[in-house]
Order: sequence, then C-alpha cells, then structure tokens
Amino acid sequence: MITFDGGEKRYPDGTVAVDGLDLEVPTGTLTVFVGPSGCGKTTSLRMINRMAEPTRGRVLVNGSDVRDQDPQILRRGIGYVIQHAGLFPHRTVVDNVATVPRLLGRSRKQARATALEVLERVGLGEELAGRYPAQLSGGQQQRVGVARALAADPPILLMDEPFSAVDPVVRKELQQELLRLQSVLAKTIVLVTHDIDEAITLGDRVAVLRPGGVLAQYATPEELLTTPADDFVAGFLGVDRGVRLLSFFPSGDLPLRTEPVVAAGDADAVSRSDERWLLVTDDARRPLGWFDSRTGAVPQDLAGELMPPGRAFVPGRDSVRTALDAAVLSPAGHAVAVDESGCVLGVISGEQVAAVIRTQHHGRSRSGTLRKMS
Ligand SMILES: Nc1ncnc2c1ncn2[C@@H]1O[C@H](COP(=O)(O)OP(=O)(O)OP(=O)(O)O)[C@@H](O)[C@H]1O
Repeated sequence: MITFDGGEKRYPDGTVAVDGLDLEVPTGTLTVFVGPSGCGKTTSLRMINRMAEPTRGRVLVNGSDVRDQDPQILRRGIGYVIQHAGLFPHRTVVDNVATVPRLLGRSRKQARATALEVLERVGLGEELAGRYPAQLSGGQQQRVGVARALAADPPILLMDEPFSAVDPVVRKELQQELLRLQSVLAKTIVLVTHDIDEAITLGDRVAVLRPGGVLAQYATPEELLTTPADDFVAGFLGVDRGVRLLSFFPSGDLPLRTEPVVAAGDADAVSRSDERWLLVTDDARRPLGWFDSRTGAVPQDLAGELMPPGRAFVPGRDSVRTALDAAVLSPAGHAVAVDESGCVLGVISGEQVAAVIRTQHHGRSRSGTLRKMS
C-alpha cells in the first residue's frame, strides 16, 4: 500500500507542484495519475521513491514514511520506467536488464539468466538480447525499459508516461501487454499519463489532478465516467464519456437472433426469409458476409455477392461498446456475434443493442460496479 498523507511539494522558487495530496494505492493494484501538463503528476510519482521530497505531509509505503528509509534501499523495491525507456545506449539489451540484478549482488551468469527470463516475459525473444537500444524499435525499447524495472522483482512499479513516445498502434499493444503482465504479477503500480483514455484503459483507480497540484477526483474509471466530481473532471473526460462507459457493459446478455444466418449453399433461404439482410456463413459457420435480399436475382451460391461481414464481437469477452461499434460499421446495421473460434452465434441490430444499453444503464446506475472489458 502506498499512502499520500497530505503530501505537498513546493519547489524553492515557490511553485506548488503538489498541494495536500491524500490518497491510497492499494497493494497489487494499478493507479493512474492523470491531468493536464504541469499539474504535478511526475512530482507526485517521484515523491514515492524519494526523487522528490515532500515539503509537507508524508508519503508512506506499507505504513512506513519513505523519509525514514535509505533512498537506495527504498528504490530496490520500486521499479521505475520512464518515457523513451532511458536505456544505457552502449550496453546491449540483456546487459541493460541485467544491470539491476548485478547491482543487487547476483553473479553475471545469474543476472543474465534473470534478464533473459524477464525479457521473454515482456515479449522479447533471445534474438534481440544482443542488440543495442538504437537497434530496436521504440516499442521494443519501452519493453526493455519495463523488463529492466521488473528485473529485481520489485513489489512496486512507477511508470512515468511509459508509452507516450510510441505510435498509437504500438501504444495499444503495450497497454494490453501491461494489463496481461499485471494480471499475472499483481504489482502495486502507479502510472503517470496525460491521456485519459490510457488512464481508463489501465487504471483500477484513476487520480485526476488539476493545475496547482490539487486532486480533483480519485475513483475507479467507471465512477469517473458515470459521476465526474465537477466540470473540470467532466471536461477532461471529454464529450464521449457516455460511449466510453459502454466498455464496462458486458455483451454476454445481448439477445442474439439466428434467423438471418444462412449457409452459403442454401440459396432457397432467401425466399423463405422476411429479412432484408442475411448473414451468409461457410460450412463451419464462419461469417462470409451480408447478402442483401433486395438486390434482385438470387445466385445459386450466395457466397458470390456479399458485403463484408465487418468486425465481429465475442459475447462475454467483449463489451457492449464493441458490439455497438460492430453494428454501426456493418453495412446491414447488425453486429455479428461469434464464439472464441470465430463461428457465428447470431446477430443483433444496432437498435437492439441500444435498447439493451438503456436497460443495463438503469440497472447499473442503481446497483453496482462494472467490470472493464475489451
Ligand atoms: N525542479 C523544479 N523546480 C521548480 N518547479 C518545478 C520543478 N519541477 C517541476 N516544477 C514545476 O512543478 C509543476 C508540476 O510539475 P510536474 O512535472 O510534476 O507536472 P506534470 O503534471 O508531470 O507535467 P507534464 O505532464 O508536463 O510532465 C510544474 O509547474 C513544473 O513547472
């Protein structure tokens, strides 16, 4: 557990970077500090590992004031990941990662073995171990940065804008990778970002800071989206927070229809059906595309004249947001539901999804917490 107890940081020139911060980061959870530039996110983060000392109040790690601990010893239990990875340019990837275990007194061989193991954990194979940082992509460098921070297996991980220097696609990959790692490692993580979407994707809890280093709201992502504390938080969350909230609605209960689903060889299905749009599948019930029954002549093999099936969703795994998105983008206005192996379970129209959202939203607002889904 990390506790900010009235933590304040006033720099010698009088700038108040952090103003009376009170919050707790429970052990094994991921908290995100988010807010506009200059609102004290980095300073707050650095108060945890004593890279910035509070001028008033306290920061406690597992109940002990960090100021009572030797900074070097304190930092052994706290991994630190920064933007651009901060790797040593003249050391190979494996040596970069092995640095921390070496500092902790492990033999060269042990440190190297640990480094290779952690590199694999973050998705980097042995073939990259002998390269220098400049010979890696930005995303790979960030992974090395994460591996280096994990090499000493610290219970706490501080991450300062870890993914902001990579392109949006790689950034999404790294975010998913971090969530996967966290589901296995359950570290206590504090991550700084200025990107509210990243905060909502990654955080078990999100601390929104406002200029002047004041905490505006500390809440779970769904609480932020449903009940922002004030106009500043609502404005920071953006205009589409209602749509983003749908990421917390499970799609497992969406009512699916199977009547519009037909096999490619079953051309007679067109005359039997009242549906305008028929989802045509192959023999294994995989979606091939949409057949528009108003196009006139019906071919022998329906597979010949189809509109693309669009992105499918997996009920239970994906959220209602994914299902709605699939329906909006579908030429037929219907989302295709598939099982984990890609076989069609049924379809649902955008209007039906919207009707379920209304019901779920009422239920949720009355009762309870939501679980983030893909
Ligand atoms: N060493 C310093 N001396 C004086 N003021 C500082 C110092 N470091 C940071 N500040 C100021 O403290 C405030 C908070 O800075 P901090 O870096 O913590 O904010 P941030 O939210 O992380 O910003 P960004 O998103 O731009 O990185 C800013 O006004 C900054 O100018």
